[in-house]
Amino acid sequence: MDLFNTDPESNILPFDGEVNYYGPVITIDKAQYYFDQLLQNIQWENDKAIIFGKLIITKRKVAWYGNQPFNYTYSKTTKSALPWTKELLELKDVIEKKTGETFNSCLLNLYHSGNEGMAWHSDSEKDLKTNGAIGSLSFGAERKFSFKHKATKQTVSVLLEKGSLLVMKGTTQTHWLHRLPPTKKVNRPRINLTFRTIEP
Ligand SMILES: O=C(O)CCC(=O)C(=O)O
Ligand SMILES: [Fe+2]
Repeated sequence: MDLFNTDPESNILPFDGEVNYYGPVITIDKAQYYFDQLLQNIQWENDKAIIFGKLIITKRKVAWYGNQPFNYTYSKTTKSALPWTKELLELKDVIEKKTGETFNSCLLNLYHSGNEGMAWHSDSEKDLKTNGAIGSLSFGAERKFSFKHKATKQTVSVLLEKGSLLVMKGTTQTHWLHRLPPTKKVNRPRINLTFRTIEP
């Protein structure tokens, strides 16, 4: 397990997809500034999901922003995108320049501590651009992020540092699941932004 591979040219997946870890792309001071701004200015809401027919309200908070009031449906619940904030537009610009990709929406997650995580899933909702890049920016507590191949069950993990950028693209979502495992080692909050392309 290579937790510190920060060569954006190198693919951390062995096959069937492409994931590039850029390491920190925002300075420590700016990362702290954005963490504070996002914590205050984002319209955070508890996530609702219908799992095995039961409505679950997660401890993790989420928000959904975009170029237009796109509807985004996941786990059978729908949210309408809010207009970009100043900070989100600045961050979108940073990662568009770094990656050469464009994004029109962003799903944000607030994990209050290591007790909160996200279960194995792939981001393949029907309105997401097929094989479109997803740019993931992390602030606050550092957390491990893992991939698992759907057929071979092989896993790959990476440590998401504060201010870091991870990009998933190509056939990654078709062949790999990913998750943010809960951990007892972290008791501070983390904010994650995943910039995406919606094709309504
Ligand atoms: O928190 C993370 O790093 C990942 C979040 C994620 O996978 C998602 O929002 O789809
Ligand atoms: Fe995801």
